Amino acid sequence: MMLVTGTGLDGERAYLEECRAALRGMLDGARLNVVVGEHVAGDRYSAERLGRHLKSLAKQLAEEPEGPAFFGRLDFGDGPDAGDHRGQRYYVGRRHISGRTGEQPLVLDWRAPVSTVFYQADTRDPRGVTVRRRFGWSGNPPALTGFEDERLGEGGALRTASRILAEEIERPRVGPMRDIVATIQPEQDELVRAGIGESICVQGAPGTGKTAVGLHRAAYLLYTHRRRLTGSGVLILGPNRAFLGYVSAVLPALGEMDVEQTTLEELLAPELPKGSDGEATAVVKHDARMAEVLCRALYGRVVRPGGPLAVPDGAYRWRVSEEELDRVVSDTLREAPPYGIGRERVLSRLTALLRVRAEARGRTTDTAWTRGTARAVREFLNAVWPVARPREVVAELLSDPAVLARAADGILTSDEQSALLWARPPRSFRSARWSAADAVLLDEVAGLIERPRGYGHVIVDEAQDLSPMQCGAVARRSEHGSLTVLGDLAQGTTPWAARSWPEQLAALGKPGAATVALTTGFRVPGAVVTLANRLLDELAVEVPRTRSFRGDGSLRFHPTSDLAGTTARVVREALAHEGSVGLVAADDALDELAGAVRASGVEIATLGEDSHGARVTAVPATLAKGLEYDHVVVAEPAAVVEAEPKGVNRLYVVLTRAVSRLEVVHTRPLPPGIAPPI
Ligand SMILES: Nc1ncnc2c1ncn2[C@@H]1O[C@H](COP(=O)(O)OP(=O)(O)OP(=O)(O)O)[C@@H](O)[C@H]1O
Repeated sequence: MMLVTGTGLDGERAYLEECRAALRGMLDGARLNVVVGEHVAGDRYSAERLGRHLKSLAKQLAEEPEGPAFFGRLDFGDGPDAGDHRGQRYYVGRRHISGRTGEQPLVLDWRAPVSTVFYQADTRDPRGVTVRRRFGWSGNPPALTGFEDERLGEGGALRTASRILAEEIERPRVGPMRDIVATIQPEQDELVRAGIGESICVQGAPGTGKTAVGLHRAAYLLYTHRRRLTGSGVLILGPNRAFLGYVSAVLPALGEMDVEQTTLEELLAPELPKGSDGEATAVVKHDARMAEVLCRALYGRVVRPGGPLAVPDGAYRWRVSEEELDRVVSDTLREAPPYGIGRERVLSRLTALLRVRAEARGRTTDTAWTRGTARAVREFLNAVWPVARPREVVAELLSDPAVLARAADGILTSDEQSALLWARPPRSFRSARWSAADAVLLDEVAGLIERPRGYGHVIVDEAQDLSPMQCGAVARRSEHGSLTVLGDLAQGTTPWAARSWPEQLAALGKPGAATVALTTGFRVPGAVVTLANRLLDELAVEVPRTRSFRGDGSLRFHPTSDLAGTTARVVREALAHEGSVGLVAADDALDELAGAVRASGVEIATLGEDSHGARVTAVPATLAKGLEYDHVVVAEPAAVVEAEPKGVNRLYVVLTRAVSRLEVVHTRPLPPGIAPPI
């Protein structure tokens, strides 16, 4: 192959023009396909699907010609280690850009197999690459402003020395989370490209890129296994709406629209009437033993037949004796199928038994016979193996002490049983108000009756916070697929937070999954990482320490007697810097502090889906997980610690949201672990 000319900036800009022209050509083609697609699809459903796909492709392409068409270039040498790529030059970008017919692509998708070399090659293992080039872009619309070469074949610069890389990682945060395709690190790339059959667990301190890895893994899997995953689907579960609002633009920016991103609570119970539980009750409902209690409650509905079955047929009656009925039911129970399938199995077994009996006596088993028999057998079934509705089963369990005692005998203590019982049971299960924990119980019962829809791949973020029962709900949805589990044991804030990954993985149905640790922090500056690592000593969890990739950033403490006044001043001063500002405080103290900031003339948004454009956001400590702001002001850390049993873990989360600067305002003594060293 002839090498593309122009290796200086002018040459690269000329190449960029060529890419943009090709993209415009792809856009024209996509638009034409939209028109043609509307006429070629076989039926309305596929016409709609195809149309949606083509339109979104056309839309993406239309937005892209002015964007950065590529971020990297690989020049392979002539040596044997270059393999099939000997003498080749490839540009790597966010999307594939086709060359002219018969020629190689102008830009390779970052997910293409050879692109991994862009992320993995280094001076110790150049993988046949002589020069890796990184391109610098700036402005809006982005302009190609420069590049940087690493001469890997000659033992040149190490990757951490890249200025373009450092600038990209240290760039101030504005708006929602961005993709990291230009700067994925080798250890992250390995996780992103793990095979579709592999379930993996990523333990990583704050800001090590777990969420980023999960999102890019979804994009990678969809690219590599598009056909398989379009059918089965990819699901991403995050901790709350604010978090999803922050991260949900990454996949669409990478061209992936068909990923379901939601919280477990919304997935399980999108339209349940809302109730709430005290902590003691929630702790029992989330306990692993509840699975057994619910299983007993459900199968406790199956009863022994109370007599023979007799199906009238004209002057005759077809009979199945009580013993035979008993055998059919107990054999089926022993096979342990889902409850609903068990019911169908008993139905078909009894019908078959009656048919054999009738045919042996010369009766033709026609439609009328089948209909009459099925009616009688169903009646019998309704008494012996009744239809079960999850809400009915759970409501009965939580309302009736006798039913609960039968199901929980030997499993839950009497105190635990009392904690479960509703103080004022509803008249009917239809009028019950269900809590988030109840939604998990309902899902467990629904899963025992009929397996839910599974996904090809499920990505669970902040997985350390899932209870055993929630893990079960995830496991049901990934039984035949694979899982990416992302989390940090040190950031566990729920009463049931995991203390070990092997245990959590077993509860998630993937006991053999490998756990990999990420230890380089890309968000939090060095000074804040040092502080966070000190706090880690107070948490008594076994997790590896992090080091920060970032040399910049600052940490300041503001002791004061006027919390609101000093907080307002510190927030106002933060606006002198570029980037977003987050004011984080204990939930019940936040309104007053935000009011003081507002009164000082600074606009401050409340955290929500539309707060991403705001410069300053008020963030309740309990919703800070997964979020990040350039400048974080934490008001009164002692109150954050006191607000909940896992308050120290919460403080660890809160202090690690800062990208560039962290300011701690306090009137009270600082909690142990974060007092500045004397
Ligand atoms: N290779 C990288 N290049 C550039 N930025 C990166 C890279 N890896 C991570 N980041 C950035 O660092 C920040 C932290 O990443 P992310 O939120 O994925 O970390 P996390 O491990 O999920 O953190 P937390 O546990 O606090 O939720 C994000 O802004 C992300 O874009």
